[in-house]
Amino acid sequence: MALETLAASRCFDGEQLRLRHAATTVDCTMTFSVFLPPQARQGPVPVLYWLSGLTCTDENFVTKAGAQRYAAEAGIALVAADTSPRGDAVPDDPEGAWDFGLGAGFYVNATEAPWRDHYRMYDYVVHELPALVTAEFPLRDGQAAIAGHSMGGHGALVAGLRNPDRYASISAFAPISAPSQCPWGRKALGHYLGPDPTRWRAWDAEALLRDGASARPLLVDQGGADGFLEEQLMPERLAAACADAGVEATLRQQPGYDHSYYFIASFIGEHIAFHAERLGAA
Ligand SMILES: N[C@@H](CCC(=O)N[C@@H](CSC=O)C(=O)NCC(=O)O)C(=O)O
Repeated sequence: MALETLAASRCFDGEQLRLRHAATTVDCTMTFSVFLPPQARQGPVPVLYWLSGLTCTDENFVTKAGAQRYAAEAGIALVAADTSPRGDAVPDDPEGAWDFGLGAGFYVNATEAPWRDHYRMYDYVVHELPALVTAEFPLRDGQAAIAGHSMGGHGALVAGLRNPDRYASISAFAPISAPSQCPWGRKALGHYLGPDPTRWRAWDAEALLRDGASARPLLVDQGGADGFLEEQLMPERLAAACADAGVEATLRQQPGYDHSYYFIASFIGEHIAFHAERLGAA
């Protein structure tokens, strides 16, 4: 299947696209979204990759975050990925739970059966999708940043910490900061990577920082009224790991904000400005 355009709409004088393709890393058909700012009509622009959280598709960010206005002003393209492989052949949580399987790929490369055939979301979002969009759209090669929310915040932190050469900057909203330590992460990493926690370290932001990963400029916002804060997100572990590793990071708590896209919409402009400065955007 070639790249197929499912939808195209003018948006803030740019273009919001939804596309579908046959993805090789995850061995299934994948859907993703691209926003091209008006500046892309004049030539290649930098790009911000967005990774969403549990239960999301590429559409949650596109329809709820209100990011296009800021991306159009900054001259940055947005690429929003899906959160897992999809299709009838892709195994799901046996109990149909929403925190694992479909919609919950955790942006890792699974090593265990039956997950390893499709659940290779790290390779998909770090390698395959960027290669595809850079070939198909006016994006500046080598000028990329990455951001995400919750499970996608974990994905952005891990992708960014593992690939300082690929991403100029990293940001996250309410990321799962230490997946090896929380119920969502333990369940997912245990299934995708097997029960040995030492094999989870390469997929855990706190552990990567403690193991010496070189960091890029980092901005994290955490809502103070987030119902998942203490049990699942553990921002204090990220803060301690950054401090102990001597990594400069802007880690903010925003009082009164919950885990929703209302929180993301409230601060996405600041995140895009943060990335625009590091990307040297228009
Ligand atoms: N369906 C669940 C709630 C799931 C949820 O809150 N998902 C978040 C991400 S959580 C961490 O990765 C999300 O972004 N949801 C989509 C949205 O548009 O808000 C439940 O029933 O509790």
